[in-house]
Amino acid sequence: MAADLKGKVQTVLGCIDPSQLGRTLTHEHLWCDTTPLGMPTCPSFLPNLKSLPFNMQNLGFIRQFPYSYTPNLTLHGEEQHVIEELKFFKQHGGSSMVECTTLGISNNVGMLKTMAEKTGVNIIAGAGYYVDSSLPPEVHGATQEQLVSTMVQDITQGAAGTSIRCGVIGEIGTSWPITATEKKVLQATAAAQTQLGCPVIIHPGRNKEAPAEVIRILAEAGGDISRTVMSHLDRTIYDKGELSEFAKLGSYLEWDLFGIEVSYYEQVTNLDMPSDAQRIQMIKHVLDNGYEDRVVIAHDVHTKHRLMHYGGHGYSHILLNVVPMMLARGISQDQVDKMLIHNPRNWLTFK
Ligand SMILES: CC(=O)NCCS(=O)(=O)O
Repeated sequence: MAADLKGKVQTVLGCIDPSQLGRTLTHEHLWCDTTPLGMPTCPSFLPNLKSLPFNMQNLGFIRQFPYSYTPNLTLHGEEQHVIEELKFFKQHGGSSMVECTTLGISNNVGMLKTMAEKTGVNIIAGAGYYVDSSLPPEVHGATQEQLVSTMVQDITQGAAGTSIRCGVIGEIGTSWPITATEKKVLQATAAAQTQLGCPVIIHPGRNKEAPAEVIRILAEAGGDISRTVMSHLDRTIYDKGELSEFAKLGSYLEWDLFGIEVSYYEQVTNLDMPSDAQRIQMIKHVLDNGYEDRVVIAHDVHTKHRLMHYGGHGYSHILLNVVPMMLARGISQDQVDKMLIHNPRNWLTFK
């Protein structure tokens, strides 16, 4: 356990008392390049989508096929817009964000530090590794001990040769089926978590069996499941009974694709991307079943078209639009505060 971190939350500007977190989005990206999520072919009626300008005329196509449009897949160069949107988030009652960009989708803690300094938003950076197909050969060839050592260093000394420290491990990327490298990374994550008492966040593969299989691997390796967030449940578990079964395993349950309102899901075209209304129904189900201390929420902005500058909902959509929808659908203010303040705070505090 890292004695100097115990009882604190570690942001890119240093440690803070957990009470300073305020309203916290637990899964966002401010600086990333998600080219690994790109789809190799455009739909046949749009042969030139990859070379179209990003303008109003094309926004409908880009929203429908966000991963076919290569320029959409990077937030690099968007820092001024992101900074404006972080200020807007703060003006509307937001306070903190977990920035989950890990190795494989171009993380940059220096940029996160600049953004935190310019906006006053607490940014908690993620250490670790994204999905197998995005990783460089060194990670495939590394031993588990080497991966543990890098993640521990990122949290205790500083990441990428800087003195800027991460405050969470993840998002740790997994595919379906889970690959050998991803299993090694999960086992290393559990070992690093045991040493540090730190929070962990997981990106599961796109299959309803994936979240439970990840939890099994982490638990077998000694990980603390009660301090682990399972992301992207929106597009992973669709059945309320199966969700109740998964909730019993004890992780935090995260719906983090709020703001995506296109049901066509380019990554897996026979799965429907739910609407915000459907996300809220699933959340209400787990709240009604006694899991109000386990739910966290976010937007997982990772493409240009979801920034306000490009006609998207931005990082403030939950505060501005989703919370009122929740209250109108029987979720209490106390439960909203748990999802946005108390649960993120408990998760992010080092033990
Ligand atoms: C950055 C990232 O991996 N987001 C999740 C996208 S997905 O379509 O829900 O897998």
